[in-house]
Amino acid sequence: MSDDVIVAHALRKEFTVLVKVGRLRRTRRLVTAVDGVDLRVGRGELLGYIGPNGAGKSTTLKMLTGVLTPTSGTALVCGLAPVARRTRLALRIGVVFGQRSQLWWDLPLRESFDLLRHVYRVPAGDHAARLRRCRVLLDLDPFLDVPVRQLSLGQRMRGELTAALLHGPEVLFLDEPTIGLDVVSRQAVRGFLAELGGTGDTTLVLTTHDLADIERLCHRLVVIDHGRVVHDGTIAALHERYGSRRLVVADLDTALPTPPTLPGAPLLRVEADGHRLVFVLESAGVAEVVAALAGLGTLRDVSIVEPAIEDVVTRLYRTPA
Ligand SMILES: Nc1ncnc2c1ncn2[C@@H]1O[C@H](COP(=O)(O)OP(=O)(O)OP(=O)(O)O)[C@@H](O)[C@H]1O
Repeated sequence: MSDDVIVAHALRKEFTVLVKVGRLRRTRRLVTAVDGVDLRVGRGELLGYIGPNGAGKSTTLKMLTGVLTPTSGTALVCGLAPVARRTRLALRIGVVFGQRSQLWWDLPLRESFDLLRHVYRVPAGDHAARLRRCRVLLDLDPFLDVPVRQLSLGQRMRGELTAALLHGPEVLFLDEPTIGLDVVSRQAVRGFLAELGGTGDTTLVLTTHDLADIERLCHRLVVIDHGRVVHDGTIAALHERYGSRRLVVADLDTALPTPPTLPGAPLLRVEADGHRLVFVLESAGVAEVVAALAGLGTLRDVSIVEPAIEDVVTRLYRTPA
C-alpha cells in the first residue's frame, strides 16, 4: 500500500469573476486558478509549494484542506476526501493560514490552547506534552497569559503554530508562515519547523515567497505557475535543470599578467584589479581547480559559492509555463 498522505489527481479550480467592461457594463469571466495539478506527498515529507503571485498555491491548499470544492479532479488527504470528510480530516491535519486565526481574540493564549484541547478531545497527557514542547521550542512563556489581540504578529504566529499542532496532526499545511515576521521570529519559526519535520512524523506542506524558508526546510519543491506544475523535484534537480553552476572565487596576493586557463572551469570575471578571479565549475571538480590555483603560487584564499535559489527561481518564473 502506498504511504502517500496526499494524493491529488488532475485537480482543477475555476472561479467566475465579474470584470468591468466599459464604464458601466460588467461581464463574467472564468479564472482557472488551478489547472490540473497532480501531486503525491509521502508521509514525513517536507514539501515546498511555490510559485509567483496568483499561481494557485493558496487555492490548492484550500482544496486539500476541504475549504474549497474542486471544479474537477480528485484529492485524498490521509485517505479522506477533504470536502466530504472535512470534520474527520480536521482531526488529522493542522492548518496555519496567515490570514485566518484559530485563536480566540479576547482570551490569553493559554486559554485558547485549553479550549482547543476540548474541541479536539485531546487526552490531557498528550496535550500537556505537546504544549510543553512548543513552549520550549517557540519560547511561548513570556506571552502565554497575554490576550491574543495584544500579541505581536510574530508572537501570534508562534501561537498559531502551537494551536495547529496540539492535536498531533499527521499533515501540517502552512500558507506563508513567516510572512511579515521580524528576523528573530522568522528564525524561531523556521527552526521549529525544521525540528518538527526532522522527526519524520509530520508531513509539512509549505507555501512561501521566502526562499530562505525553502532552502532551510524543504527537501522537495513543487513549483506552480498559472495553475500548473512546472517543476517537481529536489532543489538540486532544479539547479541542474536550469543550469545553475557553482563558482570558485580565488583571491590572489599578486595579480597575474594573464589569468590562468583551467580546463573545465572557464573564467567568469576578474575583480579587484586582478586580485580576485571567479571561475565557473563546469566539468572540472573542485579539488582539481583548487590544486591548479594553488600551483599559481599567489593564492591567498579560495571559496566555493553555491548557486542561489533566488536566481534559479526568478529564471523559472520568467519561463513561460
Ligand atoms: N475566491 C476567488 N474568487 C475569484 N478568483 C479567485 C479566488 N481565489 C483566488 N482567485 C484567483 O485565482 C488565482 C490563484 O489565486 P491563489 O490565491 O491561489 O494564488 P497564490 O499562488 O496563492 O497567490 P499569492 O502568492 O499571491 O498568494 C488568482 O488569479 C486569483 O485572483
